[in-house]
Amino acid sequence: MDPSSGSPSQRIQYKPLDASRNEIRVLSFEPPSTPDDLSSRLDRILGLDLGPLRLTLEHVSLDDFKPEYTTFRTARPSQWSRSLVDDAWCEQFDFELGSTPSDVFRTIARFTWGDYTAISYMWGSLEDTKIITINGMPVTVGENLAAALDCLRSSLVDKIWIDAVCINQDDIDERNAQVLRIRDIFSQSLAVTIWLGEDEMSGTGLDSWVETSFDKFLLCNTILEAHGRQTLEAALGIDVKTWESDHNYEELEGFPFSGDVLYFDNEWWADSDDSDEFGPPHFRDLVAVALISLAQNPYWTRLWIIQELAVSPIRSTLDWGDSSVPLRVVLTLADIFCNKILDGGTLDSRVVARTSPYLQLLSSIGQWQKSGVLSDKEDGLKGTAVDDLRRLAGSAQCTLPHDKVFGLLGLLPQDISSKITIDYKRDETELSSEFTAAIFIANENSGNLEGAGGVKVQSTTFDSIYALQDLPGRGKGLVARENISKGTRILSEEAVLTVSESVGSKQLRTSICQQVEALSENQRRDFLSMHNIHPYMNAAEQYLGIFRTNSLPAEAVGDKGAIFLEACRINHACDNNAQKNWNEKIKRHTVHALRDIIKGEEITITYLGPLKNRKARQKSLQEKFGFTCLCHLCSLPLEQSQESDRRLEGIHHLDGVIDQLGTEGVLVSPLRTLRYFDQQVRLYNEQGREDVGFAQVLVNAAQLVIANSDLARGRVFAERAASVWKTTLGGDSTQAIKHRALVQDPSKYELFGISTKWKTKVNEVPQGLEPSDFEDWLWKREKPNHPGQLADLRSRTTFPGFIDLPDENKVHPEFYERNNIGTYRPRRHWCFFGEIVDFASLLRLQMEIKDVDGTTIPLYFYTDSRGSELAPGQIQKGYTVAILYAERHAFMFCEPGIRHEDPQMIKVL
Ligand SMILES: C[S@@+](CC[C@H](N)C(=O)[O-])C[C@H]1O[C@@H](n2cnc3c(N)ncnc32)[C@H](O)[C@@H]1O
Repeated sequence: MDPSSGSPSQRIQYKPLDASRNEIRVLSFEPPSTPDDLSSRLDRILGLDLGPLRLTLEHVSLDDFKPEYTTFRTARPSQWSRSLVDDAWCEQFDFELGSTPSDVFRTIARFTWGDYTAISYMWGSLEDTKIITINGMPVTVGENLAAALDCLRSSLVDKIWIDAVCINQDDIDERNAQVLRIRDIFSQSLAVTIWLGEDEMSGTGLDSWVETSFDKFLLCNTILEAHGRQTLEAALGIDVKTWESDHNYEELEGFPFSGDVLYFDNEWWADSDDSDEFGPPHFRDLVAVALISLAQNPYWTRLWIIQELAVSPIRSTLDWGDSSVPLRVVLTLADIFCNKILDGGTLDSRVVARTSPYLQLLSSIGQWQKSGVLSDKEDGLKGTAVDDLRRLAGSAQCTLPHDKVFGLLGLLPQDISSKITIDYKRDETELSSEFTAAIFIANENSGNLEGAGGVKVQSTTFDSIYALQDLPGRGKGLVARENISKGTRILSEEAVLTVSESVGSKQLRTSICQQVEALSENQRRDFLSMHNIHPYMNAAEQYLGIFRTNSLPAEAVGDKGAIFLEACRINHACDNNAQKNWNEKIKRHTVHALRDIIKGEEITITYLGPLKNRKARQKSLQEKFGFTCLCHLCSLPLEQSQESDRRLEGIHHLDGVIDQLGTEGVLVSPLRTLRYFDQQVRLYNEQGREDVGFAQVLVNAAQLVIANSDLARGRVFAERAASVWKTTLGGDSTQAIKHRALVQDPSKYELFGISTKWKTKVNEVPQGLEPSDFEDWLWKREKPNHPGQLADLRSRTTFPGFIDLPDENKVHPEFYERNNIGTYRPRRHWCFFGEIVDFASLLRLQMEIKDVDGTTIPLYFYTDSRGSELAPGQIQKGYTVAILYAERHAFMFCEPGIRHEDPQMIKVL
């Protein structure tokens, strides 16, 4: 259907086809017109000289079946496809040696007028033409077509259908009308001959390797026909262990073997060890080279062949020169090589990479054929197969851009193809958009969200609340199909492939390969269509790359990762609106809405741990996932972005401080620790995030107060934590369940009562307080004094012990705040008191002072006058020093103490 490459048939007088009779045109070879002497007859028998090509073009009806064929067909099981019936029809006949081709044709023909083979081939260059005769008239055809006809006339072919001649290429209406008939014409033929040229193996640079390609394919076919795919895989050396342990050698009658090596017809068939570099080439490599050189034939780049091959009947063949191999074995080999060959062996990886798209195409076609989605009983490709089709067709060539759509229509369901107006005069851009829209609408209407835009929703709880869509710059992703409210479980999904990442890399690959093989066809197709940011040279690397790009955790603690066909499709955003989680209780991956999500909004999760500043986030996303995040948070104007960074860094910094405090923070200075939690919650609120990090702060606060015997506050914090766990991870998550139990009885926490400092009963939660007063109570916040009111001398906040002082190297939010020029200042007053225990003045004044807790610490004077600003009378044992805004300092030469610098800040009493 490449009209712009010129019609080869200007001189044929076409009559219109009668659609009501289901008419097509077919060509048949006229008997040779060479002399009838003995030598000419011998030449003809040997196919050496058949004279000029002379053909007849006639109209035939695809409805004119022989009655015996109709009877045979009706007697077959109704679920049999037409191709299967036809195969059985042909198989039933035995022919005597010496039967003439016309005897054979007459017998196996399904129609009253004979039978036909459809030819799939490249039109080739317009410059290289030949003259043949059709209906007695000289007609110009491409050289490649003439070569195909020349070879075919000596093989067992009755009538043939060839698009260039059997469609009147000069009649645009006929061409338009035939677009949707191509599928029928190819699928109803007795066989498709895939013509690859006169010598498809030449010019690949692999000549010495490929001389015997044809034999390799035939040997593989022998095994496939006689013993099935598993044996073929074993013969190719895939999983030789399985071969040895599971295989019945008797089955391989005629195939001598020794240990794990088979030797047949002077070829090594399988060899578990590829290291014998000076030995004979591994059979698998020989077949791989044959496949690769085959895939380099320009034939595969043509768009129309996708349809022609996909619907081709079982008996179709690949032909080049005088060689012919069954298409079936080539499709099977392509599938094995794409999905099972574990390493590139001795093959040039660049060659493998270049040809792999064509092997992928063959592999997909094989799978479509096997699954029967294109049989005459089915409507066409659906679901993700449509995506695959468009991807595979993306790089295929056709002279007219219209064919990027028209060439695929025959493979799609009627509800898509019927929406497209077939007209080669149409604007191609408009055509392309109409095509995309037709696919999308068909999927929307079918409600199953399959197709270019959707996936089948497998969630058992909720139906179709999201769709898988192409999203500019982000590949595919999930989009809300309706408004989703905060806390909704968006999906709950089982893993299809699980591995522990701690096993060695070899074991990891093997395990992934085995599991991919065990997937159902649809699952494997979905897996293979997942994004992969890692380069690969073979199937094992490809699977690993897909796993690494997409896996999500599959255990609560540990390094098990898994593939979930839907959850793994969710894209990242730093201000994600959904939370992913492995739910250990239900052994499923869940995703919940962190906030209300509106219809049409993309569902996003975060790929990162606790959020860091923008720069750190961008770096890690680029390194690990290969993209630059453009989410709302990452696109904020500089100032707002810095504000957000400050909050996120604040949360992160406080985590570090709390960690460092350890048990001391729980038992010795719980109030300070509670302040830190309070500050973290404020930062989360300012940032507008209520994620798992937020839930964890509430858990930490609950544990802190319960450890100090404060059951009243413990219950409130546990309640809050349980509620956030429910929203983010679901009510059936371990975390939600555990914290609901803690609400019931906070004393169940294992560290309950290790200190009795804040002892309260569960029912001592104050009632009737204003919300802000309740928060002050909960967080033990002290209200600022009114002007003139004296400070409470017992308040450790105002008069802290040494342990309560801020560390001078850190910014402690309960002591300091940032002013509007970005520097920190004390947010309140605090004054440290210490009794002078001892003193000395060497280089500078130094004292030993005892704080309110009885702890003795060093005080060093780093003022300009090194302490001499104090009158000697003030420096007396038993006197008290008061230092405003004191901080803890880690001295290099002694234990921590206070490094005093500002003479204004000290008083001796
Ligand atoms: C787990 S996959 C997500 C699904 C993927 N978009 C697909 O089409 O299958 C991760 C990959 O998706 C892409 N991706 C995820 N989030 C993205 C984002 N916010 N911006 C751009 N690409 C993103 C990146 O290529 C990333 O390596």
